[in-house]
Amino acid sequence: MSFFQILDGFAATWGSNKPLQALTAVFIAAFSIFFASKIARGFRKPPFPLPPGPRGLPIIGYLPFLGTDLHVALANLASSYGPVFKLRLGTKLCVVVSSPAAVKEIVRDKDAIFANRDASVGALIATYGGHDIAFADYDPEWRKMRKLFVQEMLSKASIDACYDKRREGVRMGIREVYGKTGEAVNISQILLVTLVDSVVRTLWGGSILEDHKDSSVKGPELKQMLNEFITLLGCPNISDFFPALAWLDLQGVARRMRKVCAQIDSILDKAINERTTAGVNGSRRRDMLQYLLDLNDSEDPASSLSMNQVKALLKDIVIGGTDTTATITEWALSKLLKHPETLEQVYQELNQVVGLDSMVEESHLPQLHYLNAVLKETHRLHPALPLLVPRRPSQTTDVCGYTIPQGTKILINVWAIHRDAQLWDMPSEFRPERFLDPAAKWDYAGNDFRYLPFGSGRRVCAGLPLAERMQMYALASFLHCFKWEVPKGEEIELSETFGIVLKKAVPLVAVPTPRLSDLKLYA
Ligand code: HEM
Repeated sequence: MSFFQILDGFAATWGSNKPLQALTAVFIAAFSIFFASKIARGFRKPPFPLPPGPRGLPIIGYLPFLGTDLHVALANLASSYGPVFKLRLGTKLCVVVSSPAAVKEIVRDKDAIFANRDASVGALIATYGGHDIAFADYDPEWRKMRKLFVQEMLSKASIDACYDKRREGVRMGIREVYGKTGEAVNISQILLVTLVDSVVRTLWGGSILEDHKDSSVKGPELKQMLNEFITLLGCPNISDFFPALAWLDLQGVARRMRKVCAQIDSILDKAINERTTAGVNGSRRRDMLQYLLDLNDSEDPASSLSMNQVKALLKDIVIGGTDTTATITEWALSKLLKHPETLEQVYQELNQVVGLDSMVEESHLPQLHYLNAVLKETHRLHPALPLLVPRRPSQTTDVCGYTIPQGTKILINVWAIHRDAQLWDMPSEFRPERFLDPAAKWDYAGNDFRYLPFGSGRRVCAGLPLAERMQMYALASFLHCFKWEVPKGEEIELSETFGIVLKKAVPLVAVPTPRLSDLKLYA
């Protein structure tokens, strides 16, 4: 039956009144269009609502209300809006997740959908446009780099083979502290320099401090340079919330990032150029830098890397890997100084396992169960990356009954999960014993969604096996070699300062006294 036959039917019923017929036709047409559009909208409408969330201001959204401690502000909002909530920040839609169930959906059930990163303007400059592992999208180039890094460069055999380099770096740090016996030492700085040095020795056999003696790369400057880099990676930037304004670089983040990257690039270029020249002279070393440079020369697309990829990966390792490790080691030492009875237990374990007549070796680490629990508890209370590295879904999907539109910035609030009273007994207390329970198999791999200091899923920390060793080795060595005391009249400050890496607001300063029985060991 056609539309006009239906109209005829109406006319027959209501008489042959032409104006009425026309009016009816208009009415039916309007009605049909209304329903057709309703049905069409019905098909397009997402099956689930968007997550709840606070209302912000027009245009800028919730940006002015977040304050400086973003991880804490987001934890507070989760207590009002639930474990999956949304925020509009400028033109950007953000979804914040703070429960193990929601995390599981993102990093396990829908890991492939959520595997892209949401790189900031600063991160894209630092990585030559996302050519590293940490900020690259989930694409074949990322898969190739991650596979080479995890399976070749950080295989157990490769890590074991570089132990002497890590040891040289840590021993250099110990000598430096020994030279300051009885003085107030900025542990934050010494730890960072020690770890950067260990990693640089591992990568290309050099020493960041010794190789750059004549330049501005000294301990304090190195720390300042890396701090600037890490700050710019994670700082709130108008260009990220209003991409149309990015060309104005209103806060100067892009300009500052280009400046600090030029300094870092000059260090990397020096190491690369020296190696290339050494190659011409026929004296190439076999180390991680050489492995990467060989991949840069390779013709095989399955393994070849561009020079930007090589340098971006070196930055991930030299800066990303060391700043996190130094930060967590500093937090652990601070917690121990605040809890002398726990520190005493650590010393007893070290005396028993290592002995006061020896330095710590990596072979001792598996026996240091209590120290391992101290580190795990430190990661719980002060996760180095409190919101992990933001992810971005490649398609519209759903989590815990809410629609998550394609391209949303996903923040996983690990800091909030680690302090959730429904998941942890006395969550704000420092109690390493909770990680000694043999029934609970806590590890760093992100298999238990209540505990994610290294993330989880296919974007879990790629440097985990090296990080586990370096953090334990540095912490055990600095503790075993010295008795640490808070400078007279001072107290240990434990407040946090938010950034992509969660640091101590006040760097740790303490006074070392040698513990070992033979002072020759410090030489
Ligand atoms: C205590 C030390 C460290 C901590 C706490 C840490 C933590 C993390 C976290 C939380 C992520 C993000 C995971 C996610 O988004 O799910 C990450 C990513 C990453 N980490 Fe670490 N990390 C540490 C040390 C290292 C080291 C030593 C290296 C290199 C040797 C490294 C290399 C990386 C890389 C390349 C990524 C990016 C992975 C990807 O996006 O596929 N990290 N790390």
